[in-house]
Amino acid sequence: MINQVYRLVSPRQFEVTYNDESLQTDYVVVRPTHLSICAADQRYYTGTRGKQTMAKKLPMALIHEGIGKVVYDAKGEFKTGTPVVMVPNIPTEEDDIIAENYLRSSKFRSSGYDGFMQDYVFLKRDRLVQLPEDMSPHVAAFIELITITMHALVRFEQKAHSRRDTFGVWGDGNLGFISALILKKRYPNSKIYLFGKTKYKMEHFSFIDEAYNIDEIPEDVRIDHAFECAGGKGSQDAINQIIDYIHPEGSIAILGVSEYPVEINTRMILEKGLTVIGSSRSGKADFVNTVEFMKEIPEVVEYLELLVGSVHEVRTIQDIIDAFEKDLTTSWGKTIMEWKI
Ligand SMILES: NC(=O)C1=CN([C@@H]2O[C@H](COP(=O)(O)OP(=O)(O)OC[C@H]3O[C@@H](n4cnc5c(N)ncnc54)[C@H](OP(=O)(O)O)[C@@H]3O)[C@@H](O)[C@H]2O)C=CC1
Ligand SMILES: O=C(CO)[C@H](O)[C@H](O)COP(=O)(O)O
Ligand SMILES: [Zn+2]
Repeated sequence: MINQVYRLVSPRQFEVTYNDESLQTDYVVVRPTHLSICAADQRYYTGTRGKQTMAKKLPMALIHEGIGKVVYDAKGEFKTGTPVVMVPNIPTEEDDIIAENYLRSSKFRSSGYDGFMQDYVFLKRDRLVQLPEDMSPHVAAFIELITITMHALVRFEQKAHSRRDTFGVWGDGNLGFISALILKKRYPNSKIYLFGKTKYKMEHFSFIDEAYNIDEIPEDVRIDHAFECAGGKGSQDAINQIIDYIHPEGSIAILGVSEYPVEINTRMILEKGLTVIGSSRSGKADFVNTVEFMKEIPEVVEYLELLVGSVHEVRTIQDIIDAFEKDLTTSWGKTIMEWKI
């Protein structure tokens, strides 16, 4: 069958391509319904990845956060109409030690491999997780971003020491909100401190114990462990501030993606005996755990509704451009595309 794929060909320019796909039994065909824009997609859309990377990765369909409905499963395991979240990581081998999202052989949608901006997405049957019928589709659209925190927490549990009195989250945006929320639910007896830049954004974090403006942190504040969710230019300051305020032997989970290498205070990492945990992307197990977590604690989904920034019906390529442009000018929340193209 012929499938239409909406590819970014150069900054701010999309083109339709027509792919001939065969209906194989190990693949399930999904019609995307709700897609959500990630900061990584914006770096391609605006061309901020630099000429070399753009030349290497484009043309490519963007978007790796999304849900849809099954339209065809030759094996009949998924009924037509089943709501599912799509897993963007595509492993090509298995490893006993290294997780699927760290294997250099894995492909990742919307990072050099076509993402979900297609009429139909052809997924290996293990790349889908069924969703409850009643879950808000606008929240479910960004489950992939929630799996990022869930995955980072698995790594944190494996690598950090066991004192969990205080956590610090740097970043008052999407990932910071999700991380602070999940930390509070996972460790209800711990104090969760937010370190951010903008008062009105920080006001959304009603569930935390304390919010600090990064320019006005009291000298005596200390944390056991930190999650850096700032990314970009802000990640350097955030990581160095964490190093200053963290107790010795604490762990720093770095989640924010930066375009350029950042300078960090390695002397104090050594002196304090800190553990730095890099965390990127997620795998199938993280999606399963995240969907279960959201089903078990419906209050989490209610809080996450606050992150739905703007919703766009997409019927044309111009609608896609409008959604990406609107996302660039929106300072709070996720941009969701209702995929009706
Ligand atoms: N590891 C992974 O697998 C993933 C990583 N990411 C990355 O995470 C990062 C955050 O994504 P997202 O939350 O969507 O982006 P947002 O822009 O929504 O959030 C980042 C927030 O951090 C704030 N900030 C900037 N500098 C600092 C600082 N020094 N201290 C505290 N806060 C600061 C920003 O404020 P302001 O805008 O005012 O500068 C902004 O509010 C991005 O780099 C993204 O690419 C995303 C998904 C997965
Ligand atoms: O957003 C992400 C996962 O959700 C990752 O940050 C993203 O995949 C990084 O990819 P790239 O190297 O293409 O920026
Ligand atoms: Zn992402």
